[in-house]
Amino acid sequence: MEASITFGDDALAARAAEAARELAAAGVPEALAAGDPTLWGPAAESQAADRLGWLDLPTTSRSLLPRLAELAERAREQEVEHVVLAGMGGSSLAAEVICASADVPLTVLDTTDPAQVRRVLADRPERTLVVLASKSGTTVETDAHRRLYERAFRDAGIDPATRILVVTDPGSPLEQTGIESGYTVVQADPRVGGRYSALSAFGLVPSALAGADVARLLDEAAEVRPLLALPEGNPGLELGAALGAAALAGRDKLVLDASLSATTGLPDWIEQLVAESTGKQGRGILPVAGGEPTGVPDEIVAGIATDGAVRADGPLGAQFLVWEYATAIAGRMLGVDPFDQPNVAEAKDGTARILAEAGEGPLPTGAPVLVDGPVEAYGDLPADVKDLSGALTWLLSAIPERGYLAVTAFLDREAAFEVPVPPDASFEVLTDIWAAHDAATLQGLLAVRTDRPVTFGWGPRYLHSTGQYHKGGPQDGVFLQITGDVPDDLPVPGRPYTLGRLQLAQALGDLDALRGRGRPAVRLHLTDREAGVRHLLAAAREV
Ligand SMILES: O=P(O)(O)OC[C@H]1O[C@H](O)[C@H](O)[C@@H](O)[C@@H]1O
Repeated sequence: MEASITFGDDALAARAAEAARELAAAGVPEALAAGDPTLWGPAAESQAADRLGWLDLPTTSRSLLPRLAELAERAREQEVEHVVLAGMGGSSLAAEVICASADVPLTVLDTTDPAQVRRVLADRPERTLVVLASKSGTTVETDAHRRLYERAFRDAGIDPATRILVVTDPGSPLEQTGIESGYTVVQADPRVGGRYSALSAFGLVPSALAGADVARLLDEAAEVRPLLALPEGNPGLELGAALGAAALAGRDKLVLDASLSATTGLPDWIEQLVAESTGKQGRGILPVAGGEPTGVPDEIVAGIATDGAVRADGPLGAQFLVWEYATAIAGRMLGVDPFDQPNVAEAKDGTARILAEAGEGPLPTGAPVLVDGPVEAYGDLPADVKDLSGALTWLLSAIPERGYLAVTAFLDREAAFEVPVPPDASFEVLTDIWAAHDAATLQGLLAVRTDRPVTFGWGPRYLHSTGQYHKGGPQDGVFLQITGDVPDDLPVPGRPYTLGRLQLAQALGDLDALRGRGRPAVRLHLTDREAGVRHLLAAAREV
């Protein structure tokens, strides 16, 4: 299957063709394919000089293959049947897509939810291999997961050194810890940024261990690579020109539709790539994953092997490279540096400050402005809002003309699947039960009540993805955050906080950053999580 870009929207096709011609006339495709760091202006140049290694990964990552075969063989000898990948954002999203698309099991640990983490820790420790993946080696969630797994292995009588593998940049603090602890360390290419690292050790190591055919991915990417230098017949240029030209013409909401594609989960990976790369300096493209198009004038639909205003075909390895190249092109057109994430730190700093200031005391949640059954609301709701349904209606009405509603949930994303089900339930019945207990159902329920885009993200995962756009992109978002009581918390070994406390501090830290920017933001806290989700979904259904 060849990588190709086609258009289902004549106006967009014409704009994209014109933009692609201009870029080609300026020599951009050849320059980008050759790794020219000057393409994003002088301010971005020094950073870009160190961030273009992804263009060569289809070739350079080949040298990893013998090592991966060795590691996979060792895992087989150890009878590993449960591969856990602890990593945030760019350090786990690609492997998640690769493994889901290859239909091989991989457990991604990118949450601070105590119940969800506890469930993973208890799952077959004697058959588990953990990949700790962090480019910086300083990410707080991954540090907590490392500490928790070290203890869990020791408690199960297993030497952590036999079961923990580290993927990180050379010289990172995690590399140091890994060496001191006797863990296997795979060094990643330091010239590749997190969200461009799909075809680097970050995407390939966990995927190969889980059983995916990663050599094929590299072949698929290598096949499209020569096209990326061409002025015509260059899918990366065509897609990038389409994304950039659409955004410059005001069509800057990008609905990602992969519903008919053989790849599973690619929209979540594209979401991080596009949101973090473009959402800054008050500009950017808002990716909408998991949502339906609403037909508003500022939206375009990108279909992955599915019709849309723009459609991207091609195997997964090629899709990774084409979307990365396209995002770099769109970044140039929008006048932003596609390789930094200047506002992600705002939430992280807020979290650290909240934890430090609270000491051992309660976190500064404030008092609820209303309580409706198992749901408390915190934030600046107008005085005439009396119940949950009213709060949701007010949030929807607060979305500006070109704005969006972002729902973020700091909850256990697997909780719905833990609900008891009748033993003879059909798949339809099961999906109904799951949907009725899943906070993510809120996205669709609220989307039918507005023509503006509604996004959904699990916290803290989204902080490493769309969180950049929320704070750095156009300031027209409205935020609904959901948190929940933690009945059974999990202390983080060697740290003064529990996982539940870290989770709540992460939610509050991001809320502070959003409020500091004057965005409408309401936090709904579920005092009983299961009943709270059902109550919330019921309120969302009330029109
Ligand atoms: O790989 P790490 O250094 O742990 O970083 C993981 C993620 O965290 C940060 O928040 C960045 O915004 C992301 O781009 C990155 O992918």
